[in-house]
Amino acid sequence: MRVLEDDLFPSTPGKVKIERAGAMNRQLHRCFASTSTMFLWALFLVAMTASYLSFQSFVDTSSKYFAASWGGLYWERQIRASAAPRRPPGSATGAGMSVLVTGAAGFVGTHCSLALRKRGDGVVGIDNFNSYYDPSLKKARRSLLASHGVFVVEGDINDGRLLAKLFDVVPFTHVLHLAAQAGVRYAMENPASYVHSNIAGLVTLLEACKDADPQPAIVWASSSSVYGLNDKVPFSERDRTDQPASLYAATKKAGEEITHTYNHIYGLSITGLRFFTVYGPWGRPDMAYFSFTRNILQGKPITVYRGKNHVDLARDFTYIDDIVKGCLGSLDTAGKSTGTGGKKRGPAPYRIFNLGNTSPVTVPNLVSILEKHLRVKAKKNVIEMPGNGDVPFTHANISLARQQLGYKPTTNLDVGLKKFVKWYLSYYGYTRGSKNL
Ligand SMILES: O=C(O)[C@H]1O[C@H](OP(=O)(O)OP(=O)(O)OC[C@H]2O[C@@H](n3ccc(=O)[nH]c3=O)[C@H](O)[C@@H]2O)[C@H](O)[C@@H](O)[C@@H]1O
Repeated sequence: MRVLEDDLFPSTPGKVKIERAGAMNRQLHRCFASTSTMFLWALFLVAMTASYLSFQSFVDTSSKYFAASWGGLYWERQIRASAAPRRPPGSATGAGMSVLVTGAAGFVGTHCSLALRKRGDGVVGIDNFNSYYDPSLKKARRSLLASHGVFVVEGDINDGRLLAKLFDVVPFTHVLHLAAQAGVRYAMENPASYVHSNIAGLVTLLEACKDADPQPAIVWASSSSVYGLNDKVPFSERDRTDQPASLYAATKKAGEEITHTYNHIYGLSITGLRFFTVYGPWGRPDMAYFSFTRNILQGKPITVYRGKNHVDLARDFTYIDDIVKGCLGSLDTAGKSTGTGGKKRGPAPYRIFNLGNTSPVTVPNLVSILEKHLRVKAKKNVIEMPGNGDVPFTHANISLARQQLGYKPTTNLDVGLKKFVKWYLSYYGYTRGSKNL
């Protein structure tokens, strides 16, 4: 410090005052100069940082926009063509609907889209092709749909801009909302994905529907799991549903309440369908009948859960074709939404139906049927059901659906699994009588 002071203030007496004063002036001047330089530099840095940040956010927003796999005139033309009903004019079944099917590359979504298309309705699908299970199966379903003239948009129901655009391009008469994070036990591994799809995604979709003009009627997939720990059988729509056993069930129950709100405030026509363990060709690999088939064919063991006191678990397994009839019956009988411009103009229908088979089968029985159709014995590990969100049994009362939708399931588990096994063997390239079977 001393050295520095001596350097700055030479010690010659007499000169000191003047020189010191001059030096001080120079010093002050230098100091000011360096402070203002620093200030300018700081200002410059702040300006640079701000412009960098705003550039980044511009890049983010625009990359979202430009990287989007949707939009453009060709895309809109595809959407319009896919949404156009193709029933002959004057047809007994009316003019035909334009249905937006969410989760169209999913199991139930694919079957419903095909059935709608085959009878002449217009269908546009949306699916995010997530990797909850093998996306190549979803892509194969999309190819199947494309070969029947059904276009599936790759996008997420959480994307409000995309949904608004779709409603801009097509005045959909109906929305069949099947996109969801499914699976009961996976909710313990990835709870956020259930909130993302089944709650946030649902609200985004309902917002788009309530803003649309005309508002569509909505039919959507709830779940038998909402009955949770209810032990009054068979499960009727009037039974309590306030004891969910899994987060999955809780999000589906929340969906029933959320849709009720949109029905009440905005006049959206709502039909919620409680599906009971749907199975069949093009099914979901995460479900027991599917993963059991895979393991049995690969010679791997399967885990069979058992309830308390060695009681077998049971499900009201429902074949996909029966579910499709229930979904189409719901679309056909859904009353109109009443709102316009986000305002309710009158009361709109709010309905909930069980879509089950009404004949529960135990899980060991399911395994025996699979063994018969696969002609291979399963290696079974029987363990007590872990506390993973499972319920011991499900059993649907379907009188309401029968009465109001004409719903009448016709396929028992034996026949349904036979069809599933036939599809499985052909899809995964097994040949009967060959070495691999
Ligand atoms: O109907 C429903 O509400 C639900 O049906 C199925 O859920 P779940 O009935 O649990 O169907 P699976 O996962 O195929 O299980 C069927 C039965 O097999 C049992 N299981 C499952 C997996 C396993 O490794 N071992 C086993 O014994 C389960 O405990 C259950 O009793 C679907 O996965 C849900 O998305 C749907 O909402």
